[in-house]
Amino acid sequence: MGLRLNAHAKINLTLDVLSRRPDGYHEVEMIMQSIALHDTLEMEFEPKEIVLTVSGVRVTAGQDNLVLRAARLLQQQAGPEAGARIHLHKEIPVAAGLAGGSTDAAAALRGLNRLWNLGLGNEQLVKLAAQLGADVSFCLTGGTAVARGIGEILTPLPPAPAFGVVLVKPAFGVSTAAVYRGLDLADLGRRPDTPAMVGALQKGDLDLVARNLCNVLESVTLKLHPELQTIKERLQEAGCRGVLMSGSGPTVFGLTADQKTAGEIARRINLPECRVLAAFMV
Ligand SMILES: C[C@](O)(CO)[C@H](O)COP(=O)(O)OP(=O)(O)OC[C@H]1O[C@@H](n2ccc(N)nc2=O)[C@H](O)[C@@H]1O
Ligand SMILES: Nc1ncnc2c1ncn2[C@@H]1O[C@H](COP(=O)(O)OP(=O)(O)OP(=O)(O)O)[C@@H](O)[C@H]1O
Repeated sequence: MGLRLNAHAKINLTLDVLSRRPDGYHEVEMIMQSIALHDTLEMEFEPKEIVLTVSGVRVTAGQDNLVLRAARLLQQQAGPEAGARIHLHKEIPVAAGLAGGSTDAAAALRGLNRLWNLGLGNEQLVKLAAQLGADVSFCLTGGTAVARGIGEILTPLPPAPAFGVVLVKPAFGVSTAAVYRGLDLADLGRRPDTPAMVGALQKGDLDLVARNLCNVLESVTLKLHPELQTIKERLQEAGCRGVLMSGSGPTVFGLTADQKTAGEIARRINLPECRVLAAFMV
């Protein structure tokens, strides 16, 4: 019997960078939030071989696809007889700051753990996830969480309100590594207040959430691509209550009271050469 899984995108409601580690990675503190936008993975058992096909948004189906990397990692535990035929349908923009590849990898780990009857618990899956990328651990469970370490140490938060989210992805992508490299740790500018954002989410107070949106990577990506500032202003003018870049960008999101309002703004706003999507927090 085959399996079908949704792999949800994330946005960062806050993102703070605390220090640079000797291996080049950065210690962070950030509030991650899953959104309704998702890719879909379908998988069925196949002896020995792991075969991947892809449709939707263009992304490699080659060996460097994170779904295949996740599958090969888990196959080391399952043994060589375990294989799978996997189809990935991509809706999440690529290299966008929305953890598209990470969420596919997390769904592959979850799905194949079931398909191959491995019975691995969350702790074991998190260890494997951390080998695939900093965002993969969060994507295993999703929802709302504070992420620390390099992103793999998670503290779940109570479910947040289903605020609407308007996403604007410009035609270009950005390299996460280049954005982190471009950060001047001695001059981060305004920093997020994590407890204040946690409190705002718990109260369900959209304006308080909006006031606490903060991402220290934003100024780095804005310097590389000043047109992002115009997109932020357009989202604000169109009625979004708070606007921020997600992750290392370049996707910018705007928050609204609900999904319906997000949909109306997404239909109305005219941003040539950008992909505009409406979603909500899940
Ligand atoms: C920007 C965020 O998406 C926010 O959620 C994450 O911090 C990045 O997560 P990610 O894309 O899953 O990151 P990875 O694929 O593990 O790393 C890509 C590159 O980003 C940089 N990187 C990533 C995470 C981190 N805490 N510090 C870093 O410096 C490293 O140069 C790394 O080589
Ligand atoms: N299944 C996948 N989906 C998307 N990108 C993938 C996938 N597998 C490998 N990649 C590669 O990963 C790189 C980053 O893409 P991705 O969409 O994951 O970026 P992102 O949204 O910025 O991630 P993050 O928010 O975690 O930093 C791209 O160069 C892409 O080719």
